[in-house]
Amino acid sequence: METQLLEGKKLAEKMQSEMKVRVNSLLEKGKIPGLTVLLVGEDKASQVYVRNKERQATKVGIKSEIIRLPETISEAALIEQVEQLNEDASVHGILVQLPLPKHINEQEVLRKIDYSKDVDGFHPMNMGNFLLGNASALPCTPYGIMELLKAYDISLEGKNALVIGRSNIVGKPMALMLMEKNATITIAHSKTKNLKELAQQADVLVAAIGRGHMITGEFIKPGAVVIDVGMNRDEAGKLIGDVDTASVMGIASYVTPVPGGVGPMTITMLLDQTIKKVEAE
Ligand SMILES: Nc1nc(=O)c2c([nH]1)NC[C@@H]1CN(c3ccc(C(=O)N[C@@H](CCC(=O)O)C(=O)O)cc3)C=[N+]21
Ligand SMILES: [Mg+2]
Repeated sequence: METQLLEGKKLAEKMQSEMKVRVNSLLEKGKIPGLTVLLVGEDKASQVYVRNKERQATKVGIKSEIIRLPETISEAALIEQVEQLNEDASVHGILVQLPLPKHINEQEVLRKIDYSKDVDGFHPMNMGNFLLGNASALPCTPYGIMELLKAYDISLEGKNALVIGRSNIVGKPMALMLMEKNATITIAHSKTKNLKELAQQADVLVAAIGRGHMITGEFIKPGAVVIDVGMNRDEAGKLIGDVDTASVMGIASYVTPVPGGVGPMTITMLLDQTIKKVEAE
């Protein structure tokens, strides 16, 4: 079987060029979408991600700002920053870059964001509404994956979908979105005993494990759609996914590359949700 790449980067570029048009029509009405990112500490990967977000936001016409805060900031002081942004009418989207330092309770900070400015979909109000089927903001990574599947006309109805990973930001919302499209979902995690067998039955496999190249061709049902959420570094510092892409070639029907697959879609959904906040005003 010939395996096709799901080219997230290309779709992201197309969607972002459509966003420029949307932002321009907002500008004509005197509205400038604003996105502010709070970045705590010096984590190298976070620095790169945040700079990427800012660059792409700026490219589509979103006014984007990064507030850099010291690793040692207290939870109370970080919450104070969040509350200031809640009050700032020029800020439509607030993103607190995760992970936060260990002494800070992430959930406590996220729940202090005005949920109407939560463009990550991580606020409990948005998570709850999403669970109930009327979301106003969605977690960007699974949302981007759904857009990618839609763009390639991949049907989910009646398919066996396996999500490996159960995080609040990827695994859990991913499973729910696949279920909404009438897939039969299974969620696997670090305590799952028969992972390979489950994987071999999956028509759609989403790998969000955090272990480089763990999913090889022998896990893959012939013709399966393979989505790689992994962002790992190999010994040489090169970005690699959870899926050993080369080894699933010829087995899967589709696979997302890393880089160039899920990552660019995540950022694009963040921009989309920021613009939507202003469009809805
Ligand atoms: N509040 C919050 N929201 C997030 O959405 C969030 C977060 N915290 N913390 C970290 C993760 C990670 N994340 C990525 C998004 C895009 C790429 C991306 O664009 N990756 C490129 C390659 C980048 C590279 O070369 O390093 C690609 O896959 O092609 C990566 C990682 C968002 N996250
Ligand atoms: Mg923490």
